[in-house]
Amino acid sequence: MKKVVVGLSGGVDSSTAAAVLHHQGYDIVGLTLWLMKGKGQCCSEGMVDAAKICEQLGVPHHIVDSRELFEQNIIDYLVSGYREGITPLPCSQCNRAVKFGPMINYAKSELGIDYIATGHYARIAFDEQSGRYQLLKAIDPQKDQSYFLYDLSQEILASTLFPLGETPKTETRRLAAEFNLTTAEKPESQDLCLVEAHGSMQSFLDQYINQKTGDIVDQGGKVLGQHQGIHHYTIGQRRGLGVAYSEPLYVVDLDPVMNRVIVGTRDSAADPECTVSRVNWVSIAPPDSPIRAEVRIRYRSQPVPVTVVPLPENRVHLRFDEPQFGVTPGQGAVWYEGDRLLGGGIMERKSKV
Ligand SMILES: Nc1ncnc2c1ncn2[C@@H]1O[C@H](COP(=O)(O)OP(=O)(O)OP(=O)(O)O)[C@@H](O)[C@H]1O
Repeated sequence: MKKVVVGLSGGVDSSTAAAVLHHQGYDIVGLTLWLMKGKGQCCSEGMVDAAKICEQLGVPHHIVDSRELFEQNIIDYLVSGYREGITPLPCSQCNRAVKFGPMINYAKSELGIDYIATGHYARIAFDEQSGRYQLLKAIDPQKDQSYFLYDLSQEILASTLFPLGETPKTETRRLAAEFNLTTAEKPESQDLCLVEAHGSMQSFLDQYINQKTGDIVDQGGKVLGQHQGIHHYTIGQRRGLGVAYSEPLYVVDLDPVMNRVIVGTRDSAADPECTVSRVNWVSIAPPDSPIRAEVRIRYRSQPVPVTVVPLPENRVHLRFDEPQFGVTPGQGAVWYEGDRLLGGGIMERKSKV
């Protein structure tokens, strides 16, 4: 009997992933990580729904209190990032440091099980020639979540199954109804788990960062307005600046030292290049010369052509074929060749004042 530990959030995707594996004859154990307090998944509500699914399937359910791990790896990372004027991407960090690694450790050491599965929409294949696990986009382009998985190591990919990678989302709903899962009608999570739990990113951050009024200035330093704290802004943001000007203005930089939000016109908000650090090469070994690829600089953005130039110390330089808007320090840049995710990392800050 093939054994696998399934990460259950209490949502429809992980419930269906568990039911599909169970139906295929796997011996499964449900595992829910308790990540935070608040409303929604990853909180007590998700644990209850996950327990109901395990009850329904007649399989064991484990809950691991991971609140401290989440606090150290995600809350602290977010709060210190926003304080410094960057917009951190918590999901890839959470996947690597809080979910996949610890779930595999728990499965192996506590349960003697070598594999985990999640309801992520992505695919894994092994390439005999290079001896590497390949991370591929999901079949359903609307649901593809590979962007958030770029930081998984080869060891993690070797121990992971994504049962929904070949399944369109509509089919997942149909399967959930067919298996009579109590989560079949559950609405999609619309946002970051932290945002769902706290209502908005702003109200979450306001618990940790004091509001501090400062100037909104143009790139020449001229004061155009006032803000209530730089952590309320994201580079590339256009709406909600509250500044009257002859043409649309964008946030082009955040200055934590002077507590200033720097705005500029559309031209100055586009970047022809950026540097990426903490790079993880996934489907290919780190190259020693530039490669061509298509890069995503946001989860939902269309991949655009780029030259990826390797640099020392796990960094790369990205040269976009066309200047890009919303090159946001702290967010992930993830590059692909067709369906294959080649690598990714975190975009660095570049001062524009
Ligand atoms: N707290 C958790 N404990 C265990 N596994 C989790 C947890 N949160 C998420 N996962 C796993 O990661 C996958 C992707 O999680 P994500 O938060 O992106 O939710 P999703 O795509 O809406 O999926 P779902 O419908 O299962 O919640 C889930 O399908 C699940 O397998």
